[in-house]
Amino acid sequence: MLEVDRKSNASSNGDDKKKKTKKNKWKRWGFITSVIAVIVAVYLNPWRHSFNYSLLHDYICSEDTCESTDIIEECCCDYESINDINGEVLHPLLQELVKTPFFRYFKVKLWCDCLFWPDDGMCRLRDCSVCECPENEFPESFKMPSLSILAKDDPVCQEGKPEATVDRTLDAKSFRGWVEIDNPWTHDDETDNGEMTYVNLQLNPEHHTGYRGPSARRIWEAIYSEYCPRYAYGETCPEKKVLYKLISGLHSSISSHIAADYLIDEANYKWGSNLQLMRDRVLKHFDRVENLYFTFLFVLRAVTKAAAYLDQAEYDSGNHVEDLRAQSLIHQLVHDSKLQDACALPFNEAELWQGQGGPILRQQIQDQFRNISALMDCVGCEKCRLWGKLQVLGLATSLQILFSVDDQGNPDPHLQLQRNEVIALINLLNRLSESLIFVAKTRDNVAINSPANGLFHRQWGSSIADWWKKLSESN
Ligand SMILES: Cc1cc2nc3c(=O)[nH]c(=O)nc-3n(C[C@H](O)[C@H](O)[C@H](O)COP(=O)(O)OP(=O)(O)OC[C@H]3O[C@@H](n4cnc5c(N)ncnc54)[C@H](O)[C@@H]3O)c2cc1C
Repeated sequence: MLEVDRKSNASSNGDDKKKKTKKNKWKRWGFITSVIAVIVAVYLNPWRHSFNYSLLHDYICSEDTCESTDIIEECCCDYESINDINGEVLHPLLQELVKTPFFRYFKVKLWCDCLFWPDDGMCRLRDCSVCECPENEFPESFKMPSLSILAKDDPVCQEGKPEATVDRTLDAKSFRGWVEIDNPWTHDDETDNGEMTYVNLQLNPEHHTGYRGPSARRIWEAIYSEYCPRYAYGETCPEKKVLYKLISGLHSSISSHIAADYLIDEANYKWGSNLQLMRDRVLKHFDRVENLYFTFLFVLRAVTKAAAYLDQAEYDSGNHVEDLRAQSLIHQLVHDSKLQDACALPFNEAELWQGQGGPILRQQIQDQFRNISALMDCVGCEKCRLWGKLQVLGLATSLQILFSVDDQGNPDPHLQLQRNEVIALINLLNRLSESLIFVAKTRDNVAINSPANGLFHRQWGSSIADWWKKLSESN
């Protein structure tokens, strides 16, 4: 019995030990799994970047650029500076500029000619359709044949230092009259005037049109699934991120304009802001807000890079006084000293296409962008199509300014822009600038229960810390 007892004691002692070891083992595993779960949760958490736009900062101004040149303050634009400079300088200037006759008439192929699927127009409101300009309304000078351009081998074109090409892509000598050339980043043939019509943008503001449902969804789905997929976390190729961020930023901007100018009461035709929509579609998602700022800085960089070219360009709409005003506003915009101080290099394009695969990657991304531009013909609401096309052409113009190359793959020192491209570029910058203003205005009103106010961060952060402390104590 004793023997048995001893045995049973021994065995129960052994069992206890085994149980303890087993328990410890489980505890250890539990601990390791929990640590992994925390890391995964932190890594996948879409709000892990705080609202101070650290991601944007990393992107716009990589450490390499800043450290090597030791000009961190000059080359980086932080979120607050962008808001300040936009509110004080850019937004007021752009609002004036887009009202001038030169910038308010846009040439566009409006009819729906979808390559991918037949139009299933889902537009419900009368505000969906575009009011085209009667023949006598748009400027005579816009109808005139384009001025001839100098041949590329003309001695005038050979001036300028080749080693300075990166930042002189569009120098003052580049402007030799407006030309009609096909933009390689878009699907439309911009030289085909037969299909084009003129639209007064001031009479056709971008706002809520009621366009939604399968037609609209299919376009965004096609864009994100086929032509600019969201890159995986950890993606190191910056070029692949650029396309997605540009489109997502544009999408945020479109959503902001819908929210800012919404038909709240259809029966009484009453318009106003839709804060719920703004919150759900834009403000709740940090990445979408960041991408909006990214797109704004990207386009701003294209405008500042083309400063000398834009300064030299002819703003001729036949209304001399208004044209002088347009010229002067452009001059103020591209040479504003506050802008230079706050944000000298909004985006550093020299960082891209550096690797061996650069040219192939560039071609690939250009093809993807062309497909996105072709999808604009499938937008089943005329006004949305007008603004979709204008803004995509504005992005294409920015891409053209920042990344155009000659036959040898070197930055193209003879790049010329079309009048319509410049109109699209400035109107796009104005639309993005308006979106930034609306984000800043609504952020505080609608962020109370959202992660954006930082409270969520603190609470989430402290609950993790508590949990972590408890776990460590139990071991
Ligand atoms: C080119 C184009 C122009 C348009 N212009 C107008 C217009 O001027 N006026 C108007 O009233 N309607 C316009 N629309 C329709 C509008 O964009 C929406 O599609 C519509 O209001 C329905 O919205 P939704 O809630 O289904 O989400 P959508 O905005 O259609 O978004 C679809 C999906 O895309 C993802 N998504 C949303 N935003 C982003 C982002 N910023 N970044 C990454 N992913 C995102 C989400 O998963 C979302 O579910 C336009 C549509 C297109 C394609």
